[in-house]
Amino acid sequence: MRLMEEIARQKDGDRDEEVVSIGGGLPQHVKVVIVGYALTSKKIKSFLQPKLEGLARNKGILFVAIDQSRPLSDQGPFDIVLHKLSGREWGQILEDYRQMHPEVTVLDPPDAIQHVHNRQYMLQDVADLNLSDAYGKVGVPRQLVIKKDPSSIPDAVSKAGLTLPLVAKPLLVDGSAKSHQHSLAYDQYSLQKLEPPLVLQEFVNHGGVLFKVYIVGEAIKVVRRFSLPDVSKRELSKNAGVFRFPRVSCAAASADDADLDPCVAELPPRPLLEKLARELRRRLGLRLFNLDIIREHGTRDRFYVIDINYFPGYGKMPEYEHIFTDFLLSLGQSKYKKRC
Ligand SMILES: Nc1ncnc2c1ncn2[C@@H]1O[C@H](COP(=O)(O)OP(=O)(O)OP(=O)(O)O)[C@@H](O)[C@H]1O
Ligand SMILES: O=P(O)(O)O[C@H]1[C@H](OP(=O)(O)O)[C@@H](OP(=O)(O)O)[C@@H](O)[C@@H](O)[C@@H]1OP(=O)(O)O
Ligand SMILES: [Mg+2]
Ligand SMILES: [Mg+2]
Repeated sequence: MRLMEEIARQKDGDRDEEVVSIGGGLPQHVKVVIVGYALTSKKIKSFLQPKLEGLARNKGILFVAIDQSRPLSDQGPFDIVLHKLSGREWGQILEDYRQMHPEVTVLDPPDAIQHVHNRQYMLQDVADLNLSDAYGKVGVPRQLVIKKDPSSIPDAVSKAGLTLPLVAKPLLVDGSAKSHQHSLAYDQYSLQKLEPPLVLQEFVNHGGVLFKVYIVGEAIKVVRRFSLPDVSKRELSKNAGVFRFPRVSCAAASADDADLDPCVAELPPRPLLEKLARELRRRLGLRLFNLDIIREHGTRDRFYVIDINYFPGYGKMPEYEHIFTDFLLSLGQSKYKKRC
């Protein structure tokens, strides 16, 4: 169905309503914000849940699927384009569309997304920021990039002076399961078994809990997740080898209700996270992302960012439907203001 027909159909759906829709149609007398989306079927299922679409409709936001087999400019008109698809070709289509349609907000710009899809650069802005204030200090673990030749790893690790154990992560994040397959290495010689390109990152003990900070425009939401347990000096001296580990922190079950050591479970100070989020939003040029942050075990205020993800699993973020719809509306309004 053509977009304008779809809007008319949805508006007709609630003839009895003045402003707020009950019957599933769009509210009358309200400017409709049209959000075109290009997402994987997995993402559509986890993100575009009925509770989001329902609330959005009530607020005058309509989600419309982008048809990838047709030119983007022939579709819409859109106010906002929401996307998470991999591939150079798609990035170019979006870039061309952004040039031709500066009036449309593309969330987010392909170049900025590309930057966080490479673990060599992903955390660079956090390191440059060097955030340190009365609430704490935020850094990144020391890391080394190995592009090829696994036999050179032991030497490279000692030259760089990295401390074991190390987390080995595939260099590129491309949405595949493989790009999330990490290993923990107890000795540097076993690292020769791994397949570059990869990043070797110092493992930081953090009491087995990490904090996921979800960012949606100016809003932030923090949740606890289970993570890898600490590695003691004794354990390190007794073990050798590299061990693959699953996506521990991705589990649907959150650590928010678990019976945890309060020193480990205490959320990072809000003002520190606000400052970090504000700075990263600006430096990365992204509005939709999350970051994984850990507290060094035994400290109160020493934090490390270990991962940044573009358009993460917002479906798991509490109250995401309210936060997201408010954000989409705020974009529509600021655009309206600019035009006046
Ligand atoms: N430097 C580190 N020190 C301690 N633990 C780490 C470190 N890096 C990663 N981890 C652990 O490994 C997990 C996976 O690492 P990371 O978050 O970088 O991978 P990812 O595949 O990008 O994850 P996501 O599913 O969040 O995208 C983390 O959630 C954390 O439990
Ligand atoms: O699938 P989930 O809901 O877990 O979302 C995960 C998301 O997968 P999806 O984009 O395919 O949904 C991942 O994206 P890719 O790196 O693989 O592109 C990454 O952003 C994870 O960090 C997200 O987990 P979260 O950080 O929110 O726990
Ligand atoms: Mg992570
Ligand atoms: Mg990640």
